[in-house]
Amino acid sequence: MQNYTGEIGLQYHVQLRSGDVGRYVILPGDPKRCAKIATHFDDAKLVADSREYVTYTGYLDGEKVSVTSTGIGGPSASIAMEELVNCGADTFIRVGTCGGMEIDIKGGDVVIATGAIRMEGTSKEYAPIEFPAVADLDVTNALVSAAKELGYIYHTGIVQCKDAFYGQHEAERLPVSYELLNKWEAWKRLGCKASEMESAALFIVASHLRVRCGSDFLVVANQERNAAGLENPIVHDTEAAIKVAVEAIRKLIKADKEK
Ligand SMILES: O=P(O)(O)O[C@H]1O[C@H](CO)[C@@H](O)[C@H]1O
Ligand SMILES: O=c1cc[nH]c(=O)[nH]1
Repeated sequence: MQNYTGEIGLQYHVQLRSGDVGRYVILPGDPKRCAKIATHFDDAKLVADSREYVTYTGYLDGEKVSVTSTGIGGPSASIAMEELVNCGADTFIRVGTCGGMEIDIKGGDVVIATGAIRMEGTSKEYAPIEFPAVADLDVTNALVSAAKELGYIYHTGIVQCKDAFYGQHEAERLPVSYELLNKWEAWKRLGCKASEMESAALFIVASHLRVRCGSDFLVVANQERNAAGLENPIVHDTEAAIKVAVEAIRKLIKADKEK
């Protein structure tokens, strides 16, 4: 493609070059989560701040690692992954927030995605809908092992991804409520754990680019518990999900060194 930046190697949206990031990158949606995640790195420095893409680079166990925010939704997340891969990254963990769907999942729990429902638009521009959005097995195993070791309540399974946040939370108000509500019911019957917005696009782009990607999330609350009249705590502190991702990166660094 024509280089919009005028500088060979400078990535247009994230404003990063090769060498600015490590091969391991944590991907939160919210740019404000980056500084918080970077406090877990040694010698972290802000290396770029462009649009929704904020990047810090530092070290974990002597290995260069980075955090880059993706913004909300598949379009901006896919751009972040494409441009980070151009800078040399090959292993990604999305650390997000989600809404619980299965009734026993509560605000404050951690969810680790094994795969994602592709009810969003971006992944459809990469792969036919028959192709599954699946998390990388090594990254997922590292996340599960980290969550277990850290003693958090965690759940593994399929997450649902969509483009309209309010299609999840206020489906009955939307003109296509008949479709949104019926599909939501199907996802629940199929044992879907939680709803969020970026993993499907990230997993599909990762498959295409032959890089590794997994996801873990803080459950903010569970609308199904609300509907059932059950206690429904609301939690905004993402620290547990961040610690799980950071510990998983350490495990991947160790395993990769031993290969
Ligand atoms: O907290 P983040 O990582 O942004 O993730 C979730 O929160 C946003 C919606 O509130 C969407 O991006 C969704 O995937
Ligand atoms: O309910 C929620 C919470 C976070 N992100 C979502 O997409 N949905």
